[in-house]
Amino acid sequence: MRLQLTIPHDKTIKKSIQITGSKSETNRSLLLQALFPNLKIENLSNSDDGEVMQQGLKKTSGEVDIHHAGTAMRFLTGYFASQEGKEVILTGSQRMQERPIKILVEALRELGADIEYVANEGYPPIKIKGKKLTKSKVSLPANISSQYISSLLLIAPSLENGLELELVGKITSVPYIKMTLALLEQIGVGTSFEGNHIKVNPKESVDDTTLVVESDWSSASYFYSIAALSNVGAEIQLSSYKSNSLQGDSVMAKIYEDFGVTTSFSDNTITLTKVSDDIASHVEYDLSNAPDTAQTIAVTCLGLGIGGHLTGLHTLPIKETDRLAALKTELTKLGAQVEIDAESLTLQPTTDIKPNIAIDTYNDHRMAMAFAPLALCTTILVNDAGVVSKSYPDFWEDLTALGIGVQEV
Ligand SMILES: O=C(O)C1=C[C@@H](OP(=O)(O)O)[C@@H](O)[C@H](O)C1
Ligand SMILES: C=C(OP(=O)(O)O)C(=O)O
Repeated sequence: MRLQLTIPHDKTIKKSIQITGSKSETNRSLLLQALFPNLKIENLSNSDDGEVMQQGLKKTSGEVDIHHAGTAMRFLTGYFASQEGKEVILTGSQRMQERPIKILVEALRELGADIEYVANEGYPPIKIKGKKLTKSKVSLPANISSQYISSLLLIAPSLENGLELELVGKITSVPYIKMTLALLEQIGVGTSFEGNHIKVNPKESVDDTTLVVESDWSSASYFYSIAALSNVGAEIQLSSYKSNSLQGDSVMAKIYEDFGVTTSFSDNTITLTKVSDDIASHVEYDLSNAPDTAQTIAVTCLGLGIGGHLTGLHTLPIKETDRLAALKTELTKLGAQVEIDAESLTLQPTTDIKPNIAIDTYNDHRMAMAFAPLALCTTILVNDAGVVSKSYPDFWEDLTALGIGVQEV
């Protein structure tokens, strides 16, 4: 499906949107619920990634295909490895078979797991024969993906002696590790995280608890971008959010102040208001704690005609696509001057955005959603627009509700 997006008649957008639950919190909560069935969950994500996680957790044998979902791949690896009597082949999309999993597999094997590679060493698909894991200490590199660490932490309370992790190297995507620990704490599991050591206590059962998933801040990021590119006075309300979020991407509220957008919290709603056009001509951010916002911010900079230097992007090449390369290609098509290296992206200020450019999305939901706000500046096309369902199936409907023209062409 190719969509053409056109400028809204009124660029002083005023609208309220209900956003689905965080996919990160959803997939953690679902795994915890599989371990402790008396847990209840509210505001689950309606994303494909949440759906494949729910389906995967129901399996006890055969093939489990998690498509493009990194969290499901990593979290289910730990889960099935620790489930005595279950035996599955865990696989995913072509791209998932190129996303590394060796660090997690090796850590689990050290704990006693039985996991074999079906095709290529270090990559899915993997054959997992569930076992009782008896060891309780392991060290693993922490600079490639925090999902390996979260996977181990999520099963930790179910291990007879809990788990102690030693994290080696610079820890990346730290807020996601803290989110995992916070959810464990919410269900009464004792945890500690000091320096490069994490400890999780064992827990046989938990009290009846309802985990209320906050809506997705990565999804909110696109509305921050839209607000930034709107006229002063634009106001977008999003729900259901918490002022004490577990999601690192809630840093959007702070970052977008630099782009003239303020955020106010009231009950469970945030109001994004475009208050000023008086913004810096160049911005710099280290996004190692919020890697999923990099595409959004880069495109906002292009739309505002300002320069940007984004660092901490070393994990982007192993996500749904090589996001650094994809960003460079697509921003360049729009007329931008972009340089990338292994962990950063530099964008020169550009005032002329080429109209009617078709953005390729590379099976990456965030490529589609990050470029969409440029519809506030010019007509733009998005190829394979259905990719958004990975995290935000209602994205195009919600964009239409804002008054942006969304038409299949
Ligand atoms: O744990 C999680 O829910 C996630 C962790 C991050 O991945 P990395 O730790 O691989 O950077 C993030 O990019 C992903 O969208 C979700
Ligand atoms: C990186 C992402 O997802 P995952 O790693 O869970 O596939 C994302 O949603 O941006």
